[in-house]
Amino acid sequence: MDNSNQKEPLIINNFNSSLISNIAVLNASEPAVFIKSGYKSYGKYSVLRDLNLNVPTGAIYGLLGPSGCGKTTILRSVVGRVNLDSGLIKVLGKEPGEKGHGVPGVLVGYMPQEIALYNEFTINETLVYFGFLHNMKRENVNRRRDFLVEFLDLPSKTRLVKNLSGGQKRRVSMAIALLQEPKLLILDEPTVGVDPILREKIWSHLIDISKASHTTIIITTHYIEEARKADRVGLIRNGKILAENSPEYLLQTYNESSLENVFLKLCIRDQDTFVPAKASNSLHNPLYKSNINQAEQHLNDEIVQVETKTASRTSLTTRISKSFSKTFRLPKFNNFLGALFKDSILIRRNYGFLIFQFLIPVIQISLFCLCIGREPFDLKFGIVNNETIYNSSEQFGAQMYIDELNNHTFKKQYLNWSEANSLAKKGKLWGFIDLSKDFTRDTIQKYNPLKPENTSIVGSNINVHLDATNQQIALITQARIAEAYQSFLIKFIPFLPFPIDPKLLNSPIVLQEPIYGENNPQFINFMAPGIMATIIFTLTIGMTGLMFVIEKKEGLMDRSWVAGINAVEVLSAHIASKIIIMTVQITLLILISTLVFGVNMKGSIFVSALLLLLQGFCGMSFGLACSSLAKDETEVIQITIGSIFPVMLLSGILWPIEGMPDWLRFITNFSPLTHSAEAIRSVASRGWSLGVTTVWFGTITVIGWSALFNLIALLFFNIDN
Ligand SMILES: Nc1ncnc2c1ncn2[C@@H]1O[C@H](COP(=O)(O)OP(=O)(O)OP(=O)(O)O)[C@@H](O)[C@H]1O
Repeated sequence: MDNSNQKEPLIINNFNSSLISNIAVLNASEPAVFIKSGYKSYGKYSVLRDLNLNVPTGAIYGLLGPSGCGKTTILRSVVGRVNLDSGLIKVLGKEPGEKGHGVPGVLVGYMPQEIALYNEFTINETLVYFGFLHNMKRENVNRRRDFLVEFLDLPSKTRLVKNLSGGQKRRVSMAIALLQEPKLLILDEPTVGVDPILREKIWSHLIDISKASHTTIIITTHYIEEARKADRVGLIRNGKILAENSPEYLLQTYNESSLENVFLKLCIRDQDTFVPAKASNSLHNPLYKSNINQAEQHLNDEIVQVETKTASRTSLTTRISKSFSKTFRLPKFNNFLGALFKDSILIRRNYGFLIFQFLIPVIQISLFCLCIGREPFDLKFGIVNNETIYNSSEQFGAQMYIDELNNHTFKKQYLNWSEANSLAKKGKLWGFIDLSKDFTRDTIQKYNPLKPENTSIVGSNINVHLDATNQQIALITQARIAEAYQSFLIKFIPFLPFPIDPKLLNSPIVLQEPIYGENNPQFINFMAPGIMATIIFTLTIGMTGLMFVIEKKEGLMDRSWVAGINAVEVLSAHIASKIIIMTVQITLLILISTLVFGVNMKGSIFVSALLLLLQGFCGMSFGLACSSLAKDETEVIQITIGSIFPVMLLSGILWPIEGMPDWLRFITNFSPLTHSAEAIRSVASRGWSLGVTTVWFGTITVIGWSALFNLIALLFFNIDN
């Protein structure tokens, strides 16, 4: 870049006689903002087309045009929130977002069109938050706050934003933009909802700061006539500048008394014949031309160099790599503190949210332990005892067996065969057993070592007729019926008319002390660790995803981004502020499941808690990634609901992975809960420590997943625009 004429002064506006005293003596070689051949499309819709914009340093520049013509898009590209598809853009000497540049950051004050304020903050807290992001000393923030509250006619600094009127909110929004006395001020419709007296005051302040401290101001307004106070206006239509000059010059040239009429004339001309944007600047005014030409001349070298670069659309990979280079700077402590300050206020002001956050895991784990894994009982079951028909003292065996059937499991109903069959068919019984009229006699014969050959012992059978539609109930029923027979035999043997060693009747299968777990394994011990991981994972997704998407939707995130914060700082503060909430949630989950419901915790409670904490971070990262991809709460909820159930199913939380087809087992490796849930289960049920492969591998995978989700979030927060 040729710097030889950098010190040469340039008076940019010789025509604005009423404002001549307000116009800064500008450095001709350094326009504050220039855009050359800027193109921007949203999908197929082209918003900016060959846009050329030149904002001299220290000038007030009014960007005028109808709704939807691309004004906000231009402002957002100036503050670094929109990447042009192609074209050259320089703001305060560098490309927005370039490493080490203060745009976005302290050099730019941005007032977006939407209110973009934290409703739960007071006016003071709002300014303190942005003070943190601009690394301002607290005395400085207080000094500016007192000035701005007075100047913008704001109510008490302790008033909550949510209790302010629409106009007051817009003025707080403007106070944020003015807070750090930036070099460049970007104001998108700052005077909407402001009364005429205050509007006058705001304009005179803008003129003052542009004059006194060479602040460059770009302003959009719907009140076209108020733009007469600007040093330079750009009339824009359909993403193109129709004319760019001082208001007086445009009025004189087009021989009109109002800018509105000038704009109309230009629009008609634009419709009739295509007039390139630059044509309006060459409207034969030699003085203006000479001033502006100096600035443009200086840019030409640079533009020529970049034109080859910008001739075609910037490729997606270039945009992604740009996004990464913007994102990956060392985190700044002041930004982290600012985000922490914001999060802690939001938590403090939302007691309902806190109670909800603690109540939900308590309810979920309690419901899980009460509803899942418990043995079914009071099952309506029919008993058909044909032996009773004879009512003989030798026919006691059937009743003896029936008495051994667990009264907790079965609600017995004595019926005849056809009644039992009919009730079972109507779904009023889970099944029935029928015992023959010869049950005692045939059972004796069954165990008689000297029984004659061809003796029929069919009558010793217990015939079971089940409604086997419910697998768990059918399995439990079968198991209890078999158990009852074992205990029946022990009682029946003394009544046999021949000696028999009872040990011979024992099952040869002997369950030794299990290596891990109990001989009577509880399903709850299998599921509880995975359920705890799922609860913490889903809670943190919701907590993070919804919070950030709302911030994004309401323009709060954009605003903080423009103030210089990045995703790493936002997320680390979010984690720091939520770690206490997560710790309480995890403590509640572990205490309730183990102490109240007796879920196994054989290994270290701290390792389990650590794994659950990591699962929480993973959920936060996933939530952040969701909010970077989603446009609003509905989309976040859709992504969350759409992903949680498959993740749960694929993670072997509801049913062992060993039951899945081989190809699906492989896929389970790619679910963020699979290995961490197995690790927690191994700690809780087997007592394993972090040194065992399953546990450390689970720990590493959950960290890996968190890193991946964060990467997605970092990328999409930067390129979503
Ligand atoms: N993220 C986006 N995705 C798709 N289209 C968008 C997006 N942002 C803006 N647009 C479209 O781009 C066009 C220009 O929008 P922009 O907000 O820049 O206009 P504007 O001149 O500021 O309008 P207004 O004065 O009403 O604020 C509009 O048609 C708008 O619908």
